[in-house]
Amino acid sequence: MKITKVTEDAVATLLDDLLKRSPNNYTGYADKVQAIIDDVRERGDEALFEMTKRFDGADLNADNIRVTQAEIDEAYTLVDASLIEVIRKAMTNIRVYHEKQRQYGWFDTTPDGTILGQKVTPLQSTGVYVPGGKAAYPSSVLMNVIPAKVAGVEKIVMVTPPGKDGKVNPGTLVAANEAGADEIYKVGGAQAIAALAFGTASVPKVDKIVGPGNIYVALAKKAVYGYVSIDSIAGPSEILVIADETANPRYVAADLLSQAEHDELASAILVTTSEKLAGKVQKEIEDFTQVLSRKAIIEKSLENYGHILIASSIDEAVEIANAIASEHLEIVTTNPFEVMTKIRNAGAIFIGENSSEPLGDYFAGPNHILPTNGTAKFFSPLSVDDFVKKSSIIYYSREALAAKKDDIIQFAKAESLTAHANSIAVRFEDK
Ligand SMILES: NC(=O)c1ccc[n+]([C@@H]2O[C@H](COP(=O)([O-])OP(=O)(O)OC[C@H]3O[C@@H](n4cnc5c(N)ncnc54)[C@H](O)[C@@H]3O)[C@@H](O)[C@H]2O)c1
Ligand SMILES: N[C@H](CO)Cc1c[nH]c[nH+]1
Repeated sequence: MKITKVTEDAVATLLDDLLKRSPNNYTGYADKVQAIIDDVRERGDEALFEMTKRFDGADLNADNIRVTQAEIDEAYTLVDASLIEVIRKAMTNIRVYHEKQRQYGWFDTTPDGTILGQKVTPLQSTGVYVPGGKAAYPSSVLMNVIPAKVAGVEKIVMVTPPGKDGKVNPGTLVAANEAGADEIYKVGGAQAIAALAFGTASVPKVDKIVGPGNIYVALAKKAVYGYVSIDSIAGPSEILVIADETANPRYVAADLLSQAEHDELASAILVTTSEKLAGKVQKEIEDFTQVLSRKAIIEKSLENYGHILIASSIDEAVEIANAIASEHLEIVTTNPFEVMTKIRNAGAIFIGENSSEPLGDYFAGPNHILPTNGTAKFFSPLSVDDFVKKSSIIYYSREALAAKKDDIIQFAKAESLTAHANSIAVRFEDK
């Protein structure tokens, strides 16, 4: 990994570099994704089957695209009982955390006879995307489905790519069954997003699509936004570590690599005030990479989007972190809680040397579906909020309306909207 001293130019180049990974900059891919979406919209299932053959190597048809109960039962025989226990423990933590996000309706009444309030209603149907190209993600099943369940979504439709054998990873199926997905379809990529957005003979249209995925998935979600709602752009993974001389270089290196292994487009950045630490982390990364199973992906991702920056102070490191707005941010300094208070932009913040990023990926409870590519400046982690909508409630008694009628009529006339004014006035005509 390159080591660079922080200068204005170095940071500008790095930001430019990182933005190359943004779905906004992938015009070549965007055209391809749009063609996939148009094809699914036009030819429905036929297009899904063809693309699943082309991109995933699996033969699908109307009889096998939906996962059956028999396949789920079979998955339970293939997954270690101890892993099922771990999945259940993680589910408990994720549920408890998301229960705290629940929002309830409220009503305010006043003595003059008005009631104002907000009604919270779960979405009727949601599509959840669970990635499955370069790795299997049972943990992303839990992170997608549990908040939807907590919110009370009626129908949760899960999509995930099949393997060449036309089957879904058994761990993914077990997690889906445990978490309570209602329907599961073996389709991935942009074609799966298009199917959920427009519906096909086999895959139902939903109201909202959530979940992470590779660049094809991220671009497809962006393209169908407006036909359906989406959560955020949760694309290729990212980590940024702020560390001072007290950090353990082996831990820092291991955590950076944990995200680099996701994807050639993943990014891993260390911003440190210590040149000594920078050199040690660089060496640890080289050593670890040689023995890690996803060496090829890691090398590509670090070559393109791996950086070690030397900052002159922790405040400068914080400034850089806020500008990058990383999906995951680790703070490994002498005063990590103080540093945390200065962070504006990050999907999830991990504090202190024991809070390694994979703790959040699997187990702690907060959602691991997080905004990427600088979108943490305006997007939030997936949460129960994503699965509800709100309606305003208004009630006025005759007396309350009488007291306000002249104000409302004046306002309506000022907008030259006489029908508006009339709808108030008509209620007070002399009989
Ligand atoms: N931000 C988050 O919260 C978060 C969480 C988990 C995973 N992730 C990211 O999700 C991604 C998972 O990626 P993945 O590839 O393993 O699985 P994926 O399911 O996202 O993508 C696989 C699908 O991509 C499509 N595809 C692949 N090559 C294609 C091509 N040349 N043309 C058209 N379509 C093509 C295929 O349809 C395939 O089924 C990674 O980038 C990982 O970092 C992000
Ligand atoms: N790190 C990913 C979010 O970018 C989530 C994940 C799932 N499994 C392992 N990690």
